[in-house]
Amino acid sequence: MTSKVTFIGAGNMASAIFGGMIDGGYPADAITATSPNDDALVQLRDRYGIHASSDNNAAVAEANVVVLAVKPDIMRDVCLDLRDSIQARQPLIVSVAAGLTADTLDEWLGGGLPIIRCMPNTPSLVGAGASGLYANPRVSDDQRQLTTTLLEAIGLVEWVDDEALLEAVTAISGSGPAYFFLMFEALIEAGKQLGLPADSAHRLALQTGFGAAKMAQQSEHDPARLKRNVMSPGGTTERAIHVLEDGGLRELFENATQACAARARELSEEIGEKR
Ligand SMILES: NC(=O)C1=CN([C@@H]2O[C@H](COP(=O)(O)OP(=O)(O)OC[C@H]3O[C@@H](n4cnc5c(N)ncnc54)[C@H](OP(=O)(O)O)[C@@H]3O)[C@@H](O)[C@H]2O)C=CC1
Ligand SMILES: O=C(O)[C@@H]1CCC=N1
Repeated sequence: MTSKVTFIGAGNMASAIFGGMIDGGYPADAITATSPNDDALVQLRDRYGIHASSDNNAAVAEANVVVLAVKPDIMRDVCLDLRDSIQARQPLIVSVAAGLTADTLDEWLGGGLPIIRCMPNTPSLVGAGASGLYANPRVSDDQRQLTTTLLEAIGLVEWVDDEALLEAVTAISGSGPAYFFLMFEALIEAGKQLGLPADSAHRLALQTGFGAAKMAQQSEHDPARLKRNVMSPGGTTERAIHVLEDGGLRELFENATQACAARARELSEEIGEKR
């Protein structure tokens, strides 16, 4: 039987997930999403053909899976309001909110629930996302499998056994798209400085990033070997790579990801203190 999935909040992340599910053949009739905004409700019905409601409690009444997809700062109020309905139903809870631990969500929802935390990223909006997932001990193997299937609709899924590792996932893939966008900005600017028209530099830089990622995914060789393959001895790439290595690019990435993971921990603690 198809699981009924309800999304609380129908913004960027939620619409990426249910949009991907529908594109992958999941029946729209088994999906409900909620929004406080009347125009958004009309759009959800017209564009996706899913059920739409402004009543969070009514929307979870028959759900097997409830995806919490509102911003972290309003999550506490949303969960407290849903507590009785969730306890009556005991569905699988999947949260995409950054920084809120499974224990915190469980406490707000009344306790004893199977909870999966997910850290997605924005390329999910184009079906090329990467999500890190953690399940608390109450989640069954079937629920893990179901969640893998749902989230594979928007890209790659990686499970972690230790919830704290979601901070590392945030540092690599959650925030990671921004590192590559920065690299594109820098390459485009460099191309312009070397005399290329801006639109040519833009197209060449983006296609090169796309091609390198696609090649690395499809190749039997690791990125270090693929890099060496581009570096003809005494050639042009070797010069450029030496400049990047001597300039400390590896250390910069190490420091940046450490700072990111530390901030993820801090945010989690800040939210915890406000409880
Ligand atoms: N953006 C990113 O890169 C990432 C985001 N996330 C997480 O995803 C979650 C959602 O983020 P995102 O999709 O970007 O945010 P959005 O603002 O796009 O979506 C949140 C939605 O929740 C709706 N909403 C507000 N109040 C309620 C309510 N009481 N009941 C139901 N819906 C409500 C909002 O409606 P309205 O706008 O009308 O108020 C809005 O459409 C966040 O918790 C964030 O931490 C996780 C990883 C990466
Ligand atoms: O920057 C942030 O805090 C969020 C979490 C991951 C991506 N964006």
